[in-house]
Amino acid sequence: MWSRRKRHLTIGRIVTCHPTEGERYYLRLLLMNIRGPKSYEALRTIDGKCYSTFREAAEKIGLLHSDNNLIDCMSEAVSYQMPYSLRRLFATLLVYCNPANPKDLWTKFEDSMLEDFKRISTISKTNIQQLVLKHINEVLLSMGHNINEFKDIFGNVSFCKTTNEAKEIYFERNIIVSEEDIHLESKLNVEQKNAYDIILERVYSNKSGAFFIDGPGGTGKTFLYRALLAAIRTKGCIALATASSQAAASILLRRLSIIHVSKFLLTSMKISLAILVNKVH
Ligand SMILES: Nc1ncnc2c1ncn2[C@@H]1O[C@H](COP(=O)(O)OP(=O)(O)OP(=O)(O)O)[C@@H](O)[C@H]1O
Repeated sequence: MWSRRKRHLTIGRIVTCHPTEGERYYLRLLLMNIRGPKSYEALRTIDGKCYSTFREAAEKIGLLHSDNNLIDCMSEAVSYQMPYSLRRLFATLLVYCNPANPKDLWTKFEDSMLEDFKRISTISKTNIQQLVLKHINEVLLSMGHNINEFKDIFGNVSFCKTTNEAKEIYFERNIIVSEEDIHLESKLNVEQKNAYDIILERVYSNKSGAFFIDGPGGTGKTFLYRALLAAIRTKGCIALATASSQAAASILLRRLSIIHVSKFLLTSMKISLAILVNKVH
């Protein structure tokens, strides 16, 4: 079971640093590249001259001349960070680290940066790239820049209407409803159909409303929810299903946590139906 640790050249791990951390980042860079330093001064001493900053020392030994340190930084981040954070990091590198060849950096890590959008099967390839660029642009804007300052990398970027929606809204609008769920309406019993008609009538008349559906276990409440979700979603509208317990959530197709939904309700524009299932199991 246990095997003796193999001896590698690595003697330890150094905590990661963000390039915006300034001297801390360059200190780490030097530690990664200079063997056996005995002091901070030793790290800052290059060819017998002690420089006042770690950045200067890193520059003198050529660590900043190529993009290798940025490639290392991104590669390391790829191994433990989510695409969302990678895009933030990439934008930060563009603004603060002046990569010599930013296009290369983009090409190398583009795939890792769009992985989260790729998982959403309903988003087309072109839209994936738009959504990624849109997010990078948002990060750049927060730093006082914008994506069109980096034409060498991205070309001329303009965003289409769908990309201007939040990722979650795009995702919700494009949920594929199963054939089975579409046909549930025809199977509703009289009471279910009655509730179904009243709720949908309210939704389609664009009025707000709150309905409370209750009944003993196994009487078809979830069946009704599924029929409602299918009806709304096939019209290209948003229907949110959420539950306060994981057990209840697991029975609803494409369900969200309450936190998710409250964020949604605050940020999205037109939500046709929100179903909150509260079951105690
Ligand atoms: N109109 C219907 N036609 C055919 N089957 C139905 C109908 N309504 C409900 N069912 C079936 O009855 C069973 C119980 O329904 P459902 O899970 O919707 O009940 P529930 O009220 O949500 O139960 P619980 O509160 O215990 O979760 C399911 O197998 C469901 O497919």
